[in-house]
Amino acid sequence: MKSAVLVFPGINRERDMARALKLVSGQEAAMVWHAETELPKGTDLVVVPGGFSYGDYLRCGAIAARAPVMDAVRKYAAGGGLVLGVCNGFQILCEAGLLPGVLMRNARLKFICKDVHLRVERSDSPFTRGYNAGQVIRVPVAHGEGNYEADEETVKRLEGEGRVLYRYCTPEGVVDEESNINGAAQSIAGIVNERGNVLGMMPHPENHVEDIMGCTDGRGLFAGLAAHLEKAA
Ligand SMILES: NC(=O)CC[C@H](N)C(=O)O
Repeated sequence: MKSAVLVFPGINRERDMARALKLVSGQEAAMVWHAETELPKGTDLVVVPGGFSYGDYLRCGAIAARAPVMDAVRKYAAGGGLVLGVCNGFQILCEAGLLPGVLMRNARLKFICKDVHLRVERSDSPFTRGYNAGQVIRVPVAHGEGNYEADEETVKRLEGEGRVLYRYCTPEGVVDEESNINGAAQSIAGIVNERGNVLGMMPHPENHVEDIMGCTDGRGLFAGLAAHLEKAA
């Protein structure tokens, strides 16, 4: 699995991400600076990591979404290439128009940094095939603007087309108001685009991949991608 991890000024999760990718795939990820206009040849997966690109000015991800490298990512995604955006990466993908909707301030207007539970809604996507449908995983979140919103029609479409892949839930897998940590529409934690090759999610699977982290529930996402790409090759 040849991954490319994008790096913007203010991003701080790129090394965690590269480490997780190496751990699961055995291959070193390429780090790609935001000013680049092309992705490395043969890239199997583009990852937009988390952090605070441009100090979260204007709106999280709004400035990074206009970086030169994003034109290359748009082209790559249009060709069916896999793109994963985590946290600030999710925000950047929405701001870049690669995913619908927007991430607004958390409902209680506080930065949230803790472990949460997610229900994996389906297992037939490259981004979830490392899990079973309905499985509950524990992963951390760390964000101030994770409250996913879109117009009613868009949310209805996301649901109708099965494009919500991860949803906040209780440890038992129940989706309720309390487990919806940031007030997101339909407790949405992660969605894919229409074609299913671009995923954005607020939680950080890359931070739960080794025993030393206290949990390895995030590993399935990367293992699933690696398995998907292996089969496709
Ligand atoms: N960990 C992150 O990527 C944080 C994203 C963004 N800076 C926010 O606070 O919402």
